[in-house]
Amino acid sequence: MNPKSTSPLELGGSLPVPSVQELARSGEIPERYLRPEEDHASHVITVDDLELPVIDQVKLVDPEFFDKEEHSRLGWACRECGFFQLANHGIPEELIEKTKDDIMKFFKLPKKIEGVKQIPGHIDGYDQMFVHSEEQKIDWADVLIPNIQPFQNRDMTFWPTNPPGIHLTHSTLKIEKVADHLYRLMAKDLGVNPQDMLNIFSGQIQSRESLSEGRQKKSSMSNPLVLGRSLPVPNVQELARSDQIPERYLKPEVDATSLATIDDDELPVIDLMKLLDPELIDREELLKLGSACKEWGFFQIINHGIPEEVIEKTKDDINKFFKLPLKEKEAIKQIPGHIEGYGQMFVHSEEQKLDWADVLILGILPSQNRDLRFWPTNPSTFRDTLDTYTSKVARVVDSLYGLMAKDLGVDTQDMLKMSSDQLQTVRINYYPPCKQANKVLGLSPHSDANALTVLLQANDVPGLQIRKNDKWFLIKPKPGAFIINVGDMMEIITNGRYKSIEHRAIINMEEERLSIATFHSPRLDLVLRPFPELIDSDGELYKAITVKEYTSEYFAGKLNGKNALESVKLRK
Ligand SMILES: O=C(O)CCC(=O)C(=O)O
Ligand SMILES: [Fe+2]
Repeated sequence: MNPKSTSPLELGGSLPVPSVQELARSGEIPERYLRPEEDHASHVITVDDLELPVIDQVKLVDPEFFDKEEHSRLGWACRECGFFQLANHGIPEELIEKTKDDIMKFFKLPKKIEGVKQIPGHIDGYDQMFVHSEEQKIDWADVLIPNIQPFQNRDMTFWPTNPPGIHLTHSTLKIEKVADHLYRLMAKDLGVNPQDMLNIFSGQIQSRESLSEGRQKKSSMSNPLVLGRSLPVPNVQELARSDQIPERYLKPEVDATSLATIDDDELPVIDLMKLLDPELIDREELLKLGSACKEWGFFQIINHGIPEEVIEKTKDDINKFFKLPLKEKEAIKQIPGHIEGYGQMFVHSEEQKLDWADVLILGILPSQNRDLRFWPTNPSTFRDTLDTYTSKVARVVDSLYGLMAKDLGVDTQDMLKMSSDQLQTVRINYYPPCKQANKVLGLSPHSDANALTVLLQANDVPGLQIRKNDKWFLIKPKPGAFIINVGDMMEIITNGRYKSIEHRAIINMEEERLSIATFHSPRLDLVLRPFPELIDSDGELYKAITVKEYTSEYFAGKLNGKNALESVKLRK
């Protein structure tokens, strides 16, 4: 066993046994499976549905329906039965059906053993568990045990490739989110601090060499990053060492100093605990979230449940990566025709003005989009840290989708379709200091193409500006808060109720600045069109377009305000 392993499955080992599915065809039942001592017929009372408690999750997580009694019932079920059923859990039916369907298909395959069969000493894979001697009685079943979380434990050799794109990644992410809710609720019931409870289950960050690249299945069908390309540009961190600033970076029209300031508290701050914690459930807070999306398109979230250690480790590893010598960073440089990796985006001509920044772009979800060639291995914890961070962020985003559906009065299931095969990518921005800070821009004015962005400043230097009432405002995030912004796709599906706001990044004269933006969008083939509930007498304000088409158009342009969004507006 690898001493640094985080995989519980490496703690087990099980002797190989015959395939029970094959045995069942023969009609012969080998002695090893017969259990005369177990009397199957008598002593069994059927617990019908009524007796096994059914807990209604909506009554526990929805501010409108919160029911104290249901909460006590959950505690009672854990104490008295140790088992319960969970209804209204918010996992889209479509996703459950797809998962079941994929699993059924896998077990119908004639040659499923090939490729995914357990190997001696491991329990990952297709076979059985808990078999330690040749005499032992064994169970009448075959099992498939793929390792799921943390990501580095996934040994893709044991993940079926038939049916293709088996839906385990997304369904297990949703299940994790349900588990998070339950931990929170159980903490309340037990009278312990919910954050302490979440910390226990938040997954330790440990290092282990990840999957070997060759084993990864890549899929262009679900990867937004293959839709873009960008010309190579000089490394800005290196340029910043000299006092000369090449003409291509100077933007005389930018006077980054002429800006209005925004008071720290003016940008809405949403307390997620007040929306996710049944005891603190607060209708006002939901209204605040709604008005933040409508009036600002930007807000901060606090009490989001992502442990501080996870955030600190993320910042730390990012800072360490950018401190490496150029040669080491360039090992994961973008390759021509791709935007994944270390480089820049949106550069399409040699004349184009450039942004004063280097970026690292990575695909995160679905996990087959992870191209590990571009994932740093230095610092050695980088991959694990990013995996932990992004999976927690994906869960927060999922909760936000649910809350937004409630605020908008649209069908929660429709909204959740947005996240059922969610694409997640990150862009880590490194903005070196610049002697002529007010003549350059770190990131040109743009709105984000995707549905929701979670932004974290990875050091304490401010630089994000948003455009409101034709003025630029500097944002100073609260410590421990995330900045969330509505992207173009969210504006489209809400028929313009929620606003995707222009923003940019400015440069500091003395200090570098780092940020990590995590982008979330629906799967590529989803058609973006306004929710029917939000179409009033003015009709649909945006034309229907697939995520893939929108992303391709966005990547093909220069970053230029809200140009891409303007092109799909039906009324200008
Ligand atoms: O660095 C920032 O604060 C902004 C980043 C951003 O807007 C982006 O990456 O899309
Ligand atoms: Fe952005």
